[in-house]
Amino acid sequence: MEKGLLYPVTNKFRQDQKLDGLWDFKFDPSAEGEKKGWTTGFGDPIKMPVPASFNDFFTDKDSREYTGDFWYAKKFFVPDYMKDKMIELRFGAATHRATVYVNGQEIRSHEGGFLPFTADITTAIKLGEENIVTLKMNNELHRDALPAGDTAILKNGKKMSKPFFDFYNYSGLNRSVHLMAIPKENIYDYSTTYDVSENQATVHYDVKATAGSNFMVSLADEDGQIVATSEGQSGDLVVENPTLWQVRDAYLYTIKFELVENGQTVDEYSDEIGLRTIEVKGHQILVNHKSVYLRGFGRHEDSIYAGRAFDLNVERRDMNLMKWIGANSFRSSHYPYDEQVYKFADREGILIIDEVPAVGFKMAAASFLGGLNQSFFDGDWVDELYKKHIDQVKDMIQRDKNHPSVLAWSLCNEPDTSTDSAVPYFTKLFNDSKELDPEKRPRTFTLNEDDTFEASKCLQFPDLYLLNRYPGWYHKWGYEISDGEAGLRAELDEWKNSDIDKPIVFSEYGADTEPGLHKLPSIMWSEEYQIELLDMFDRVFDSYDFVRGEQPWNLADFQTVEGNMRVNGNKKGIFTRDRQPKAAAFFLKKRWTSLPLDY
Ligand SMILES: CCCN1C[C@@H](O)[C@H](O)[C@@H](C(=O)O)C1
Repeated sequence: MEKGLLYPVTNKFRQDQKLDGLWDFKFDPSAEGEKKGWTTGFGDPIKMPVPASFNDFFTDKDSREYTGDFWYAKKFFVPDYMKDKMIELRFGAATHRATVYVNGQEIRSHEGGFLPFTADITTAIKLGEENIVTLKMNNELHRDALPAGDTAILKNGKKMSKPFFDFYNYSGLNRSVHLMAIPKENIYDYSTTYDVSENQATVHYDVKATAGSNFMVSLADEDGQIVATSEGQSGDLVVENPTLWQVRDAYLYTIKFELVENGQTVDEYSDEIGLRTIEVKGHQILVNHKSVYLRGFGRHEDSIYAGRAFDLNVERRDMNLMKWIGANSFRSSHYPYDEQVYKFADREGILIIDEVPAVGFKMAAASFLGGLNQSFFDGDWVDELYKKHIDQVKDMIQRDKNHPSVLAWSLCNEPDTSTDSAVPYFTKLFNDSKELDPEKRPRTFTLNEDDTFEASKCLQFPDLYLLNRYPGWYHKWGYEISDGEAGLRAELDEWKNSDIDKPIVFSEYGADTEPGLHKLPSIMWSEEYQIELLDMFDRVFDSYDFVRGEQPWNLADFQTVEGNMRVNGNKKGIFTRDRQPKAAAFFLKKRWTSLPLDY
């Protein structure tokens, strides 16, 4: 678990410099980079954009599909005036694992390709001179790592990723790298919880520093007016007549922490927060004590050219598409997204189900994936897997806990929950994650088609249920969709007649749709069929009051592995991969903009 994951800022005491741009890049198929001295740089490099996945830049298949070790290198300068600071490098995402060297000195390693980590390089850098950072990275998939998969060795000796999941194994430095100069005694974490009412809100804060416990704390409104102050390592900021953070009507205050030593401020950290509460009560999801009906999407960080890289332009477009269509939420399927996505959602009043990359923990649902034909949790890899799983749950919550947009934590996507061996795994996971979020937001995981009300042995764990259901596509498809509807209703009747008293959100449903394919009457893959399927699901949702959300799969088309069930990727998008609407977008817009917020 990382000690602190505060987002980098520049202020009187801190400096943040992004090292984005072209880095030196080189494949290392024989894994001999260290032996060849690449820790201090290497010759004949490929100039590689950062942040970006390396895959789609190449014109040859061996490079696009490359699996194994690869290296990045970048020279950087640290001016003399930083001599009294702690110098750190912060990597937003190195997918899937990395070892960091500075001037040839090994600094640290990190496992997990969707969460940040920092490297303290204070003793490795040369002040007033040029330095070099190199990373040895690796993108192999394994059953004891997140996301789960295998790495095959082909007869020609080349390695090949075999994901147990349906998104392309885009790899590289997918998010920005920051060079940070911060005080040697510094603020490294904070958390907030809230009590809100019509005319008063209280922010309960807790702040952590490497030394000292003397803090000045203030809260300012959007006009910069101080509305509350406090002091000490923990305390309350009471706001009279607050403007609460509401769904699709956001308001952000700025909280500021000052670390004070001998009457002098020695460090400062400010962040934007939203005054709101999240609760699950019976079948209801409540924001500020008011029921909310989720409408939105499963998404992917995915776009042409840069693959899984965070792209501010794409995110701006996606947020506008979600506002246009009347969405109020999304799931960060199937991994935590770049922090800037959560900042966008904070500002737009959009709720996020934040998901850790625990995906592929079951016989892959789609036959073209290289999944397993046994219970995933019977494997001899489970102990090692669990260590990485809980570590990434801790880092996800540590990183994202202060965002008002975060509604819930998805601790797994479609795990195998219908076998006895799943129960001890999830018992431990839910026990070990219980205290991680100061706000105690709901924890959940998505339930696959096989993990029905009848079959799943793990329904006791989630605080709300996320159902992934594909009648009309993976079964009972085409003209048989009426049987699909009947089956869906039969399952929901079981939920209805049970004593389960928790909300159900449909977190996946949909149909692959080729944009521009029209057929009257409809046929699968046509835009008409996608609407027919969505309309069927909406009829069912509207028949059960404990269905408290609908998030069709997916916001946009996205890249997957090659396969006889994929036409250059997954086409279940409501929008195309270049973010243009299919007919279904107008169908959903009509439905979602006519629903009241708390429908
Ligand atoms: C049936 C498996 C659930 N779901 C996972 C998601 O990652 C896939 O893209 C989606 C699909 O196959 O379209 C199915």
